[in-house]
Amino acid sequence: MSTDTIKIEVKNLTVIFGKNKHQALKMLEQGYSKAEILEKTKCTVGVNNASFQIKTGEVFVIMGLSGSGKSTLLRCLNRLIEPTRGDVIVNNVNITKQSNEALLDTRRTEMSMVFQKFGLLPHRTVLENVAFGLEIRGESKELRLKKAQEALETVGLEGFESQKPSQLSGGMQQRVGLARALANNPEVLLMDEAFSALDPLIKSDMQDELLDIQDKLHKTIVFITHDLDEAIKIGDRIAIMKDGFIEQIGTAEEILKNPASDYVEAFVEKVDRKTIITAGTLMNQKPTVVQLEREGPEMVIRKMNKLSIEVLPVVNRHRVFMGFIWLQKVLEAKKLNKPTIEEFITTECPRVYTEYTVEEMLPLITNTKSPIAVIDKDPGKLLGVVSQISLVTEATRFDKQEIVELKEQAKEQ
Ligand SMILES: Nc1ncnc2c1ncn2[C@@H]1O[C@H](COP(=O)(O)OP(=O)(O)OP(=O)(O)O)[C@@H](O)[C@H]1O
Repeated sequence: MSTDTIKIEVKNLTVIFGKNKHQALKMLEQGYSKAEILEKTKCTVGVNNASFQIKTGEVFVIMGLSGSGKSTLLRCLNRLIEPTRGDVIVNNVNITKQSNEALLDTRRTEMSMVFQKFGLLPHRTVLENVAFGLEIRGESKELRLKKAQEALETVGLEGFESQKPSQLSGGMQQRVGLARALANNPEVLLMDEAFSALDPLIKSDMQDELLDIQDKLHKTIVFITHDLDEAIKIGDRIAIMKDGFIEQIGTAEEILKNPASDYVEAFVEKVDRKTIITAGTLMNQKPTVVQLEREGPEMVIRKMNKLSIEVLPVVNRHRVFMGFIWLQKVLEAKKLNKPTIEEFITTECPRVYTEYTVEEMLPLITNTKSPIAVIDKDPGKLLGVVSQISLVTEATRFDKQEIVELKEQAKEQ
């Protein structure tokens, strides 16, 4: 993270709703639960001591069940909700310390929000709705219409400028909402359940659209959802919240691989791991290798005996992957008194890049006993090896519900 620029930093952020904040904070520090604090102080813990950084250009997703504090956390990022304690730093400026005037300026220039309910003005045309934020900023009519037109084109709504919002479908209205946010040319987009109200197919289109826009514009996006598939699809990293507390932050793969708590594990249980876990995660990063120029049949046989294995990856002196050598083939080389194993290497073998998923790797092992070599794109250095055992184990992991069902079935038989 050190080499990336940090766009937003949140430090020890806590939000308490209610009058008796002081006592509630104290109880929170002492480790009382949200429910206990509510009972004793009548205060609600919105966010509990959140700390994280969001990188420039990142899509950061906040997930959690209803009431877990997602919206409260998001609204602290532009101080629509005042933090009870802690700091929010945007572009190296601590906005929790900003005057109201400076804060308004930050909101207008740095950040735009997109809401679930599109918040469009019904009597204005699509173009005027998109230009609205620029109007508030005091931009000239000519400029705001030009920018609004550009934003409408970005979201694929050219031709609809003079329509009224009610004439558009839900998906299109949300495109207008997105265009309005983009027209300000903010660096940060705050999106609160922006696609939750849409039909599944339209929702999926909007997610694709957002990813396309992100490819072009490289905004920093903070996106709230309670839909795990959506989080995985669009998020570079995901934060999972429970009772105001961030249980875990990581890539989807990190979270699936190492859930930080039982809660997170239960939360991600339904995800199809095969489409997320990659070669980079599964591979043995320090496999024993044979170095072609240095090791002849004798050495290779000794290595294999020592490790009790019958296949090893072979690399050249630049660590470029050459293929696998099998015990049976080395024995043949030895019998023929060959000084090198070069012509005995099996070069037809599965090779993948780190981003290959388990689902993509499975077909590669159907007709071979070979492990899978994980290489870089150029010049093809060996990065690691995925064994068939680890791939199959990962692919056949049952989720908890399936195990319960299998046990039930077994009992019945
Ligand atoms: N203005 C408020 N006054 C009192 N309590 C509030 C207020 N806003 C939110 N809360 C409480 O703070 C907690 C977090 O609410 P928040 O709306 O941030 O959750 P959320 O995860 O966004 O939920 P949802 O998915 O339903 O929008 C909840 O317990 C909620 O009841």
